[in-house]
Amino acid sequence: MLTIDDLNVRFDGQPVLEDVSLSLDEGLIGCLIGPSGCGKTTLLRLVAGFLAPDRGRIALHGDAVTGDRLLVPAEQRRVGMVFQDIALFPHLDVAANIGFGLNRWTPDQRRARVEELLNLVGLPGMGGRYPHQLSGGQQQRVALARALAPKPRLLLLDEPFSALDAELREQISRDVRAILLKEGITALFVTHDQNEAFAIADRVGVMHAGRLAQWDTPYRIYHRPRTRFVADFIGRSSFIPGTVTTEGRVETCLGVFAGNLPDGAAPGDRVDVMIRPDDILHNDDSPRTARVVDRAFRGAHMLYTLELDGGVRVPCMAPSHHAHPVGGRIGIELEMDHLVTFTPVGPGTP
Ligand SMILES: Nc1ncnc2c1ncn2[C@@H]1O[C@H](COP(=O)(O)OP(=O)(O)OP(=O)(O)O)[C@@H](O)[C@H]1O
Repeated sequence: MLTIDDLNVRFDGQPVLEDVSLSLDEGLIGCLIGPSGCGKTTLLRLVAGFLAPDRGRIALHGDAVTGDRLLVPAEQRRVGMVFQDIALFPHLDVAANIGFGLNRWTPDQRRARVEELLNLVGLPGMGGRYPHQLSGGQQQRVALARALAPKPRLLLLDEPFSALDAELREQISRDVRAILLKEGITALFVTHDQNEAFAIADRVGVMHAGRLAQWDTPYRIYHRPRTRFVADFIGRSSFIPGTVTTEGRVETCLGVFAGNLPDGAAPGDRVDVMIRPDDILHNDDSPRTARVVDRAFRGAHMLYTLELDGGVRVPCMAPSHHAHPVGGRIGIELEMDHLVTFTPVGPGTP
């Protein structure tokens, strides 16, 4: 289990991480996602022990590794790392690469562990090959096997698949999830790719300007974003204006809905209601219509941009065999399981 408590880091006087806290239970996979420069790698480096925070604590399986005047050296943390640049030893074969960190094991133990890992990562019989004789995906599997070999308490992975093409990335992220679950490894990833985060993680952390905006299940990150930033950053969303009714519901141009309101919202207050492309259903029989202003073919689906009466634009995902032209009107209905609202952003609000 990984526990991070109130971490703060400054570089050259500038805050880079502020009040970051999270916990990841044993055997779970966490994933940090956020815009470039938001502090993801810095957080990983703190957990690895390459960096000391200005304030805050980190514990691994209940043992403090970073805290008040405590900094357990990286090599004593039993934390494995996999980086974007794979950095296998080119002059060592695959078996020697995987067994590299096992110098305290007997030769028999080492051979057995390497064999076990070659099978686990789907490269049986390839121990005698050299890195240049492997594909990018295979090299990444060897890097993973090498990091797993000494049975780390925690595995950190910094954009491990970003050099691979999109199709391979999706496949390997699913495989890696299966491998980590099989080994019972607790892991923390960094990625730019939200599909990858959703494919691999039990918990997703969305970071924004040095803060952890939300640490939650992938489902809640998508359907219950806690801040407007998370709503904007994850998936596609748009916002329609609404007004809080006396019954504590929200009246919009698409109907009246019940759900979570911003703290302190009172009847008559304006709110913004988050709309996801899957919240708006195309229905030819619906009396409510919207004008198609754009459409993008997505294979099985067509992603429409629709303009509602009043000029607000919303996304709508519909089966692609309903090909409605730009400029035409289509029937729509709103099917929202979760009403997510935010206080409207006024002029001058950051
Ligand atoms: N050693 C350092 N000295 C000074 N500033 C640093 C140092 N390392 C990182 N930074 C700054 O800290 C901020 C966070 O960097 P970090 O690498 O953690 O971001 P990131 O979210 O991983 O970004 P990316 O997605 O681009 O890799 C950035 O503004 C970066 O310029």
